[in-house]
Amino acid sequence: MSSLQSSPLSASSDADKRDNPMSEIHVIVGPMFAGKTTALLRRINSECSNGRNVAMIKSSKDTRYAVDSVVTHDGIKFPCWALPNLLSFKETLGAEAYEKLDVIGIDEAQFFDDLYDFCCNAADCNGKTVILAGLDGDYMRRSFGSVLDIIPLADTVTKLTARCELCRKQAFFTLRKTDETKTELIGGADVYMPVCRQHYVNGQSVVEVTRTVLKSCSNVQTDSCLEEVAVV
Ligand SMILES: Nc1ncnc2c1ncn2[C@@H]1O[C@H](COP(=O)(O)OP(=O)(O)O)[C@@H](O)[C@H]1O
Ligand SMILES: Cc1cn([C@H]2C[C@H](O)[C@@H](COP(=O)(O)O)O2)c(=O)[nH]c1=O
Repeated sequence: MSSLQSSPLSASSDADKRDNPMSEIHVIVGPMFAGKTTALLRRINSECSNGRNVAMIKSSKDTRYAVDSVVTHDGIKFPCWALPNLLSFKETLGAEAYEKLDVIGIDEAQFFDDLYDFCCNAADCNGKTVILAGLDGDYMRRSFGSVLDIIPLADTVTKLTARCELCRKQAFFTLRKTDETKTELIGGADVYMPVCRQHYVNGQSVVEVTRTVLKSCSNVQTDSCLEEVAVV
């Protein structure tokens, strides 16, 4: 399946595209399950319908639902390039195919360290429209990757919300349900849930208390093991 959605290709060069008023950057953010990928696919499909030549990229770190497709939590799919970084995209696609592209979609943008340089180059120098979706914040509500750095470059920024899993109000944040503390942890509803402010604060304290209790239990276990070892 090709990730380059073909449509009649224009013969325009990079120089023409630099002056192209269609060169834009659009950013879609929000917590998990907010519909970011759904919104991205809707916009990309609409660009395809308008005869524009599009390609979709996602991070190769996240292959939960498929290796070569962007997939929403509802199972809607779109073929993509799964890449470890963005600057390899032009080389992977080939210079000629890259030149013919009008629109580049990026999902899971928080996982790309080279997001800023890629977006600048694609929009400012190569005349592309870039539409990206990603988490603005991680499970601790810290800025995630370079997504927020793109805001000063962007034409539009859309912040979506999910439904709080505990009260069905608007959810702005993503709560991690496990005691894992590394920032990047691939997962879905098994590990994360979208929550409102009140349930984020309550939930986060529950997770922190659980973490402390588990830690002290494991210390007690280790101590008693050590005692046993000492006794033996
Ligand atoms: N708590 C929730 N709030 C909103 N949507 C949810 C929730 N749980 C599951 N979903 C489903 O997730 C879909 C959005 O999926 P997706 O576009 O992949 O989101 P995102 O990319 O933001 O994680 C919704 O259309 C809905 O069917
Ligand atoms: C909050 C948070 C999320 N992640 C991971 C979990 C998923 O694999 C993706 C987000 O997917 P979605 O399309 O937005 O549902 O990011 C993470 O690694 N660290 C976090 O703190």
